[in-house]
Amino acid sequence: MAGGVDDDEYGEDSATVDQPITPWTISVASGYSLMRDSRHNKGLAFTEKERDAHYLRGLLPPVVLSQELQEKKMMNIIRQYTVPLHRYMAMIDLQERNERLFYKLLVNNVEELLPIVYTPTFGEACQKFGSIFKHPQGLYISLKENMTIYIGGKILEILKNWTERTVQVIVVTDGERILGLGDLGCQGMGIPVGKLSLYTALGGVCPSLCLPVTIGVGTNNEKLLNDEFYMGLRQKRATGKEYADLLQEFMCAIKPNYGEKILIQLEDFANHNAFELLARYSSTHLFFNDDIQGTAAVVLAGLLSALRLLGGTLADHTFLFLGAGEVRLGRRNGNKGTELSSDLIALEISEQGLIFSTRKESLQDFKKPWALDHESVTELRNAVEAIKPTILIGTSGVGKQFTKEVVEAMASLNKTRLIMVLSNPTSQAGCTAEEAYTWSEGRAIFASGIPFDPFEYNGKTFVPGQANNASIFPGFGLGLIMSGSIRVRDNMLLEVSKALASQVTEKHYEKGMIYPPFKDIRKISANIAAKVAAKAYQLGLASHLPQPEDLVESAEKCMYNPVYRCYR
Ligand SMILES: NC(=O)C1=CN([C@@H]2O[C@H](COP(=O)(O)OP(=O)(O)OC[C@H]3O[C@@H](n4cnc5c(N)ncnc54)[C@H](OP(=O)(O)O)[C@@H]3O)[C@@H](O)[C@H]2O)C=CC1
Ligand SMILES: CC(=O)C(=O)O
Ligand SMILES: [Mg+2]
Repeated sequence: MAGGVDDDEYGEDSATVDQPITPWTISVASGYSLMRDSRHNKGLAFTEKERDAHYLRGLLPPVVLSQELQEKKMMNIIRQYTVPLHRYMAMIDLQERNERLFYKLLVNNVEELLPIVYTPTFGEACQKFGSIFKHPQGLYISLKENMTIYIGGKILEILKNWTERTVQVIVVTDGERILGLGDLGCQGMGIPVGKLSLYTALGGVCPSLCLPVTIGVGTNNEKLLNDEFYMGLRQKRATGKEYADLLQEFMCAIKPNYGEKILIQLEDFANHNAFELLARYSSTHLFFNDDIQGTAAVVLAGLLSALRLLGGTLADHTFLFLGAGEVRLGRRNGNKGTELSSDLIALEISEQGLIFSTRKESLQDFKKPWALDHESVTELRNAVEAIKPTILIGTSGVGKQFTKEVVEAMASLNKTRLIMVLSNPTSQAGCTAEEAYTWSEGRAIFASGIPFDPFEYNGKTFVPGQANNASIFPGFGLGLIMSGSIRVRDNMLLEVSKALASQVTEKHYEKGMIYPPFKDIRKISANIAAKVAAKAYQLGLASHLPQPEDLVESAEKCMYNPVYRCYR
């Protein structure tokens, strides 16, 4: 629903031309301060009446523009920048100046702007965060001085400094594994900010309900430690008890501030912490690790959908993963007993991983079940030749590992093969779309974490699908929020995979796509949200009662609509 609907659950969008509202809630904003308030600013779209009523006369040139014309003008400006990072900075400026116009642009031009505000460009923004930082866009909670300052609810106090009292979703990172770019310390803030802008644009969650957080525990990135402009703690990463205590304090402060149903999404933690935190907090909080659970759901959706082109069932296929981290190992949320206890993908198939048992002794515990008795191979190409996978998935976070030889080996049996390169950003992708289609002589079905343009090979245009958790988490979160769910369960993720796969049509398959395009994402998110909510009601985890009759309609209705409100 690119245009959104006329009203929403939070009352944010309930105004119409006939029923204006006041542009403030707590303090009165008027005149210059109204124009500096990004949540309420309309720029040249303030009407004559609003200019009179809110002391704006003289602060704006005479013309009154419609929001549509403002959108057209901004898109023209953004398109003039040829460097993606400059486009990113223009978008962030807009977000800080006029939030509704920012989201209008993003909702209506999602395929064009997603690569800017999201992957790959937001990765580059994190790398250069020190020089592009202008305003804090979220909360920094850092291990300053020593832990004692946190005792007695210091983090609780920090949370109260945030501009909004009501928050429904927090995306938090500790900056240790930012995309495939490694440890970026507190510069990882670009990730929660970007992810939350997708919560709003793609999933319709009101921006005022979203809180980006970066936990600062230091960095092991020597370059940053030696950079005089680095903004984070200038120390090596805290580990062990010191790290765990800070996280515990943070988790304990959240519910007293925002209530039981606050959704906490972990993003880009290194896997040695990510799995442990998921196991620890998924039974006490509404807790979701996007890299582990969201990505597993998006991969499974792609696999289910790809069967239409590959044939057979999942169990008929042989999978080879390069990389055995968060993405590869899928979901594990510690809900033992009532829940499924193995990798999400393995719920559908009987799978053995390719972590050789010769390495078993040195493996982290959670990887051991996936060790396979196989003679050790050191080259991916040799592994492809030995295992003969029908599906090859790259999740190592290291770029260009799917070489010509690897792709040719995949395609050598003259059959359709699926190649997924999940690692982000572009520099870390296993191969490009062009390489996959050319080297496989058009036999590869290709999907990637970052967007690639369509590619013509032998007279046929192939459109790569984007295998990115962004197709999942905004709708997933919306479903949890709209149902008032108090916990995340694995079978919610299974529902989501099926819901996403079901959105792929014959027209998409004809172009080689195994994911639906992002231009339809709000509709897709509403469907995903409805499935998640239905599961939450079925499992007795939903607290917003009674259950709406039509959950898709309900999801669409509570989506944030970025059209301007009229002020009385
Ligand atoms: N498309 C999407 O939606 C998503 C994409 N990603 C991307 O996936 C990538 C990996 O993320 P994640 O799984 O969280 O990272 P992890 O660090 O958890 O896992 C990386 C894995 O790759 C292995 N590895 C590292 N270097 C090599 C190498 N040279 N050859 C083979 N294997 C190697 C590591 O080995 P070892 O086991 O020895 O440590 C580890 O198992 C990142 O680029 C990230 O951006 C992440 C989430 C979502
Ligand atoms: C997409 C994403 O979450 C990642 O690359 O980490
Ligand atoms: Mg991530």
